[in-house]
Amino acid sequence: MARRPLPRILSNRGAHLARSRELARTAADSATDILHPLITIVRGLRRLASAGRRRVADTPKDRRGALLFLVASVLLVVLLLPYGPLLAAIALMAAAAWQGRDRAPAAPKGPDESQAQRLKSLYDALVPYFSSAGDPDPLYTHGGSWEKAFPAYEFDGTGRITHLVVVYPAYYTDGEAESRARIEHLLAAKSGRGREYHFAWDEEGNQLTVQVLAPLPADIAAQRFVTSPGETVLGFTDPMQVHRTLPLAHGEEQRDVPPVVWRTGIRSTAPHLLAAGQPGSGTSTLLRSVALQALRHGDVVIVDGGGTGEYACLTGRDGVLAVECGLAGVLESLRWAAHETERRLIAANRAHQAGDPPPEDTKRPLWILLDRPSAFTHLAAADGREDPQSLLQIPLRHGRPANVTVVVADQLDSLETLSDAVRQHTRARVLLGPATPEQVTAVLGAPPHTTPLDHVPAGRGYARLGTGPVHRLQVPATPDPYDDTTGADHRKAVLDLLPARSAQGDAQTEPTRTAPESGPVRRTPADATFTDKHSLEKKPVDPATTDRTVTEPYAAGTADTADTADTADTADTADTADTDTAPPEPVPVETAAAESS
Ligand SMILES: Nc1ncnc2c1ncn2[C@@H]1O[C@H](COP(=O)(O)OP(=O)(O)OP(=O)(O)O)[C@@H](O)[C@H]1O
Repeated sequence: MARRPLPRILSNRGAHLARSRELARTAADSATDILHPLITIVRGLRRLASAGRRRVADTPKDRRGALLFLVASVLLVVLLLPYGPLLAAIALMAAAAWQGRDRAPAAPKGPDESQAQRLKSLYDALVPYFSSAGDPDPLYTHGGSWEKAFPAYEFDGTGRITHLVVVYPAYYTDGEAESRARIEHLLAAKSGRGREYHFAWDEEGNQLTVQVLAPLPADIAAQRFVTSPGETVLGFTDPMQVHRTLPLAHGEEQRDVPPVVWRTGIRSTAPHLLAAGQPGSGTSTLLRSVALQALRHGDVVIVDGGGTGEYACLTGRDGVLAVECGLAGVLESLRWAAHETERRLIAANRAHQAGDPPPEDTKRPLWILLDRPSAFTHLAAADGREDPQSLLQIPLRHGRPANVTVVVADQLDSLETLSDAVRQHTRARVLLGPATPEQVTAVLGAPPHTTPLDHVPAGRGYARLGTGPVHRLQVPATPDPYDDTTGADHRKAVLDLLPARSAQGDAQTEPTRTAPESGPVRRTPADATFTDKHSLEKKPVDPATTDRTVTEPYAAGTADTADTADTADTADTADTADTDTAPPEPVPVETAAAESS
């Protein structure tokens, strides 16, 4: 039966309510303006009445009769006088108006002396940038006044600027990144270092709005986020660009925080992620957070190039297919992942050609998480073996229609060792830790609209999904529960999220922290259960089959191309086309690496 659309009032309830609320507020404001004199008089009458009551109460009982007599006499005289009642009413109203006047001290107009001094010094600092010799009516001149240049400003309790609107001449080159960066740097320095500023350039109105940003909450622990399958919370951001909020538990409290949600899977426009950062900036923590979320609906293969056993807590858990920290195991697992991607593509393609829905065993998301794969690239080169990154080509290029997601984390100064495929196909980007604006631009493909800080808490940085805006990001605290320095609350939060130990995992020994050279420590895809569960053939794939499987669904110009899962199931065809061509953004990362080294 066809579904009937909801009545508009129900489907659009939020907007409707907001409009009604706005109308009511406007009506109330207008009514208050019109009735203001009446309100003042009524307030004054109330004050006079209560003063009278107080007077009566304060008068000793034996003298109240005399007081009453005096009042009654005055009233009588007033009544007898010509125009007495009229004059008395006018006098009463005047007294009430006087008593009812607003006695709150008026807010001081304009800034105080120190604030004015701050604005003046900001103005003076901007003069060299915003003035031109040929300007007949300059807004900025040496010794000029700041009032016209700064139409709006706010200060905090310590006298530092929290909000400022700067008007600048139309000839200023506000479309050029360097010109903007110059002004932003200057304003941030003059308004107080150690805070983050958001800059909004209104090129049409020749106005720049500077806003001080509150620090992002750095104390949110890992937890079960309220998301749909295919959504991963990378962290939390400002409410300015993200209008959705997630209800989060914070100790006993509940609070709503705007998240950065990354969508993966068949319809994703940024199906793979690259996270970069200085050592200790929190990229492994981000990967652990992603893994815990991925395990709710999918399977995970982890490659740990850090060699410190930071993922040992995941070993042997349901859905964790492998935690590899040795070159041999890494190669085997990634080879399997490549074959599994191909198998899924073939199975889905056959189903499409037969007019069937995709088989169930192609739908469960498979995640390949690699922490510092560059470590294995060096090892493989020294050992004369295949670079593990070359095995990522197929999952990266064809992973999206096969529900295979790749997440790579590496240090800023190792980014140049990442393969072209990794750089081209990881369109979701995260940069954690301190970084220059150039590094942010190189990794994310766009500059941040905020001033990067020199000192940031672990897990703080920026995120950009495809060609979207750059978000400030704070990753939820998801520490290694086996680390002795982890606090009890955070350890419990992570342990609570770990899936149960699988039967095979129980049979394994306790995890040990192993250097990359020491070989695989956990289950590998070659294990029997693993093979049965995922119908993986252990024998190497026939090259002829491999060729066919890779080219079949993607071969340009073949008759089958139009039938592929990709074109049939994917809304974003531009992104689909990208599987064989380099996407325009984010940009390569050599510059970032060069900067940091
Ligand atoms: N989001 C976060 N919230 C709180 N603490 C964090 C966060 N991210 C990281 N940390 C802490 O910072 C430290 C370093 O984190 P992590 O190991 O994830 O960094 P890394 O970038 O992987 O460093 P390395 O490359 O040296 O391993 C750890 O003690 C970790 O608990």
